[in-house]
Amino acid sequence: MATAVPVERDAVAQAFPRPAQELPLPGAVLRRTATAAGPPATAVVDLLAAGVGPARAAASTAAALTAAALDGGPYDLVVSAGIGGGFAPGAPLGSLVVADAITVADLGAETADGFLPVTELGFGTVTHRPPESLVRAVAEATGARIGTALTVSTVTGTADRAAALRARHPRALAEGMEGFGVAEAAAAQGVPVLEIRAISNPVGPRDRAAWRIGDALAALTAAFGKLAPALESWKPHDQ
Ligand SMILES: O=C(O)c1cccc(C(=O)CC[C@H]2O[C@@H](n3cnc4c(=O)[nH]cnc43)[C@H](O)[C@@H]2O)c1
Repeated sequence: MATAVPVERDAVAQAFPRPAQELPLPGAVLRRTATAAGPPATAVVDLLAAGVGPARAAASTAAALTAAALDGGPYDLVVSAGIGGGFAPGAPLGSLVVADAITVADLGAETADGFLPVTELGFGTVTHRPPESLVRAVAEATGARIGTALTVSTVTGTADRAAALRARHPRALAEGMEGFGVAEAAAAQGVPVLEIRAISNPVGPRDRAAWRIGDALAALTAAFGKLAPALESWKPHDQ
């Protein structure tokens, strides 16, 4: 489970009552815990404060994935989780979004005719798709709304930018800064990925007074409390 900052990691950790063990890695520190159910359903859960932004999140997630694989216990799933901006009216403050598409919104080239995604320049990828069955199970368990989660390197701060993103990505519900980086790291090692965002602020004109970070962190804790059974029962071949 990769969040950006420790306060998000700790909000997720509250949903896992077992004490966490700290595991330092080169470039990252894991907190290892487990789901509450007893054996055989218990699942090991590694929590990682992976850093802010797609590059740092990708680097930390790659370190954790590589360490797990070399240790003989590769991950079945990587989850990118945190607070995020919400596109109105689909994703109001305090709501939860689970991504069926994790899309990088600003990786490409600006041209006189508008933005060209990197795929139209002939390389890379701009979208990762989480397993459909898992997205549905998480939405059913938590009440999360299903849609595209955009990853940006610059937080949207104007109505014009929000409108441009909405025009290019009509299914966008959430905006964050890490999901695509985490997904790239997971995809490089063939591991499925999920992104869950609790909405702390609207995507649009900058208004720090409108942030509801406490409510979003509480929504994150509540979501992870409800989705442990969905994660435990999901098998990678259910995709
Ligand atoms: O200074 C601002 O106007 C501003 C507005 C929203 C978020 C920030 C951050 O520095 C938080 C970045 C952090 O939180 C996630 N996050 C939360 N809301 C958003 C958003 O609207 N757009 C993108 N990222 C958001 C993000 O994943 C980072 O981890 C500053």
